[in-house]
Formats: sequence, structure tokens, C-alpha cells
Amino acid sequence: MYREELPMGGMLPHGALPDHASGRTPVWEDGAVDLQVKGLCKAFDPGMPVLSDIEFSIPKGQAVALIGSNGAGKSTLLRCCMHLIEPDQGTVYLFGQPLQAQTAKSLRALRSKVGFVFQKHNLVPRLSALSNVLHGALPRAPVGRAWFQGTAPKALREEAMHCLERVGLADHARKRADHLSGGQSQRVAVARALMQRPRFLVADEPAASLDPVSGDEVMGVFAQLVEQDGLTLLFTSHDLTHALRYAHRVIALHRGRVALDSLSQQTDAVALRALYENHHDRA
Ligand SMILES: Nc1ncnc2c1ncn2[C@@H]1O[C@H](COP(=O)(O)OP(=O)(O)OP(=O)(O)O)[C@@H](O)[C@H]1O
Repeated sequence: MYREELPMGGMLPHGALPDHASGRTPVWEDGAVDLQVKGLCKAFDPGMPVLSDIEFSIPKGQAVALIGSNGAGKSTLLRCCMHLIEPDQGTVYLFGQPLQAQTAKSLRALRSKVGFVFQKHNLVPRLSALSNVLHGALPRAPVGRAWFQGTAPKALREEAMHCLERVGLADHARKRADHLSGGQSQRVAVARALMQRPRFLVADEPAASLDPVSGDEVMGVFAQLVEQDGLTLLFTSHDLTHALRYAHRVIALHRGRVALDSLSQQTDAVALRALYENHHDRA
């Protein structure tokens, strides 16, 4: 059902992400686990838990949508998963490594394999799209001011162009970031994340500030990267339709707890929608 509904402008290859409606889901057994969360709890104020007993694992290559209403704890969970903020309890394993046991240097090394994309793309406005993409190489390449004025090594510039091609923006490489549309800017942010050569993409509401067509284009780019490059994807969204369309698996948070997980509950699209809307009504 959802396959025919994809309004992707041809960006998602036919037969790409699994079809919740048909119940056809890939087998994820015995593969590497990129992210494992065990017993995670977080409160910003004493006695006011924002996240309680969160548990899930994401195998390599899986696309997971984290959905929930405002204040459900989605962004806090993403940040705890990458140790951008410290959980109060629980353990997070990234690529099999427990994050709380890492030194600052080894944490940076693990995180360098994760490409982040946020709702606000945070591009440098006066720099070109290509220069913004080059920023993604900074963790692995020597930094130089002149770099961003066009003297980055040829190999890196070619790689950045390739990243722009992947998001359909090679023609806009020389355009200043502040002359791009919101959807184009977000795709440049995805290209910048790709320049990190990530294994895992994490996106916090990447389509929330975009119109529906641009939002679908950005999500289609993510879907293509999952399908073609085998990248793992974790994104938050308020939009159940996006979640069903662009993720293999949907995890819904409700008041800081996992209220449903489409993988463990083997829920089809109709049941998932009903469950989610039921949770919303009770929120
Ligand atoms: N730094 C912080 N200090 C105090 N409270 C915080 C902080 N960050 C988040 N919160 C609180 O934690 C709760 C969950 O917020 P979070 O941003 O994780 O939710 P969300 O599901 O991402 O919401 P939205 O969809 O609106 O972005 C909210 O009540 C929020 O006020």
C-alpha cells in the first residue's frame, strides 16, 4: 500500500524500504548491532523523569523512526544515545563500545562515525554549499582557513562534490548557503554528514521545518543512503506517515517510555497507526 503512495520524485529506488503494510520486514538476526540502549533513565529535575527504563537495539543497516508527541523525550533520548548529555542511569553501547567508559578522545573517535543532522541545518551562511560540505571532513583532515576559500586538497573537493551529487545538489555547489532554499540547505547538511564517511546517521526532526515536498525529498535522500550504502539511520519525527514510509521500524515514546516498538510487536501499518493515535489521544 505505502509503496504506491511514495511521492518521491523518483528519489527512492523501487522496492526500497520495507513495507509495514505487507508485514514484509528484513531479517536482522546475527548482524552487528550499531546502537544498544539498556535501562536508560534521565531527569533534568529531581523526581521529574524525562526518560525511564529505555531499552532497544538497532542493528547495522536498520532505519528506525522515533516518534512521539511534543515533550515525549525524543531529542533527549537522541542526545543521551550519543552522550551529548549524560544519562542518569543505564548504558549506551555505540558500535559495541560502552560510551560511559570512553575517554574524551575515544568518544570523539566513535562519534566521528556518526553523522548528525538537526532540524536547523547550521550551515555557514556566507560559504558555498561545497565549502559547507567540506566541513564534514574536519575530524579527519588538517584544518586550514584557506581550505574554505577553495584551496582544500583536490581529492577532498572531489569527495565533497560526490556527496553533493548524492543529495542531488551538484549543480548548486558554488551557491552561497544563504541563497539555498530550506530543503536544499537540509540536503547540504546531509551531504556534510556524508563527508564524515559515517556508518550511522542520526537526525533530529530533519523534515520538521520543511514543506511536505521538500520534507519528502530530504527523507528520500536518507532512505536512499540506507538502501544503497547500508547506513544505519535513527531519526525523530512527529509524523507517523514519514515514520512508516522511511523507516524499517517505528519506536514510539510516550511520556519518556517506549510505548510501542513495531519490531517486537510485529505491528502492521494500520494497527500501528491506531496504537499511536490512541497514545496521542491519551497524552
Ligand atoms: N536541558 C533541559 N533542561 C531541562 N529540561 C529539559 C531539557 N531538555 C529537555 N527538557 C525537558 O525534557 C522533556 C522532553 O524534551 P524533549 O525535547 O526531549 O522532547 P521531544 O519529544 O523531543 O519534544 P519535541 O517534539 O517538542 O521536540 C520536556 O519536558 C523538556 O522540557
